[in-house]
Amino acid sequence: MTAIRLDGVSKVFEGEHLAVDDLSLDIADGEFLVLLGPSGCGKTTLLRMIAGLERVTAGDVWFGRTNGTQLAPRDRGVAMVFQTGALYPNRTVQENIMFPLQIAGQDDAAAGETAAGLADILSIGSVLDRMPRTLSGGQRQRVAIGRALVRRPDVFLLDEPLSNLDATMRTELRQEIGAMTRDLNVTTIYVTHDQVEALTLADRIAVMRDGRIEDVGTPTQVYNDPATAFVAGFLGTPRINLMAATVQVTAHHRVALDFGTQSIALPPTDRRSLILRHHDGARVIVGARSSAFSLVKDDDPANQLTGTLRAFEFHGQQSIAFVQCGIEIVDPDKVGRVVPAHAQQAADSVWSGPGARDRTASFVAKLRARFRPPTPPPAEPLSPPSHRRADLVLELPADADLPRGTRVHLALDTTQIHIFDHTGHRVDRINR
Ligand SMILES: Nc1ncnc2c1ncn2[C@@H]1O[C@H](COP(=O)(O)OP(=O)(O)OP(=O)(O)O)[C@@H](O)[C@H]1O
Repeated sequence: MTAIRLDGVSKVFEGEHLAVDDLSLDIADGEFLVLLGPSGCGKTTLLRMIAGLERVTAGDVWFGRTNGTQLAPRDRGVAMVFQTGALYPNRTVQENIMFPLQIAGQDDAAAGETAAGLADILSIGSVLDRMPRTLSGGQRQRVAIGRALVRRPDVFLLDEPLSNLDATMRTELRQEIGAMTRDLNVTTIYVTHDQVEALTLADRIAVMRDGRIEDVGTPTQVYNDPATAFVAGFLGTPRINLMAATVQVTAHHRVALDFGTQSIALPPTDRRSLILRHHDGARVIVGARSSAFSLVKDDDPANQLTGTLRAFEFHGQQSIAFVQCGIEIVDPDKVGRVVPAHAQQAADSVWSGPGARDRTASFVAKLRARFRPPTPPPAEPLSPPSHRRADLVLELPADADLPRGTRVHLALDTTQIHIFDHTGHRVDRINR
């Protein structure tokens, strides 16, 4: 068990590729932290820097009170499990799990007993004498986890350990990993791009994009109160509806959100009106999950949007409807993205020699200044590629069964909406 502090950690790969960008984060002793983000956002690189398998270009990695930035992997008290746990092919399951104990000088009998006990917890007690090639993918991952945990590491790192397993096995092993790490109270960092794994396993989730953390909080915090439009779009199925709108302040300081051809009003009791009434005319993005909408009758006084049902999908428990309302829908992957993650220009040689560490720190700063402007971009309307006229996606009861082309009236529950500025950052956050 140990706390971890990442202090301004950056990684620049040769070729000026800024993979992790000045990232700071505290992970508490015994916490289960999930690093969540799309492919290529720097999750694995960050994990490998914590493990000591990748050199840090700038910044520090602390284990408790020890600055571990320069420590060799074996001196960090960490154990890591990869996508496909690499096992020793010529050793049995038991021999694989007990091997780290033997290396540490424990006698064979005691090491074998510990390994067998751990194998029982991991539900592989019945295959102790089998060779890795005869195991299923799920069993192999269990052996890899057993071998990583057998020496009781201070820090347990897992890099997409379930990605090669089928759905049933994934759910089963996911629950076991959650239970086991909590029983052992080991500080755990778990990398995934699967939001279900993140939401179900994490004490806290750090959502990464382009080498940075966009939001960090408990699963309910990042889901219900996302910091950015990207985070809102990354979590939740169906994806949140992000609608381009203009703030309109009407008589008596009432605030409405104008979607072009239609608009909705915030009730005067909504505390966010107090913030938005100072932003008359501002372009914003309104985020509403599919569950924030409900079908209403034409004459219902609720805040209404009207559209045409374009498609209707039966999903078992509920149905998903696609409704054309003539509203501009914003793509969460594009909004707020200021930087190409890949800065493909020739690097001067800053990788070795005396003083390399200081030079690389200032090199990272220069690189960032070049690709991430220090001041936010001017308050322009949303850039065209990030939005287009598309459908609103909403959930309906499974038996709703409406014919295509039906004119529908949708009430929008404004207590469930989030409002972002044109760069994708929340403007209506009261506090977290
Ligand atoms: N050894 C390397 N040399 C150059 N670039 C690298 C190297 N390793 C990773 N990268 C790049 O750094 C960026 C971050 O990669 P990383 O593997 O950390 O992302 P990730 O979020 O873990 O993605 P995935 O989920 O696909 O594994 C990517 O653009 C990747 O191509």
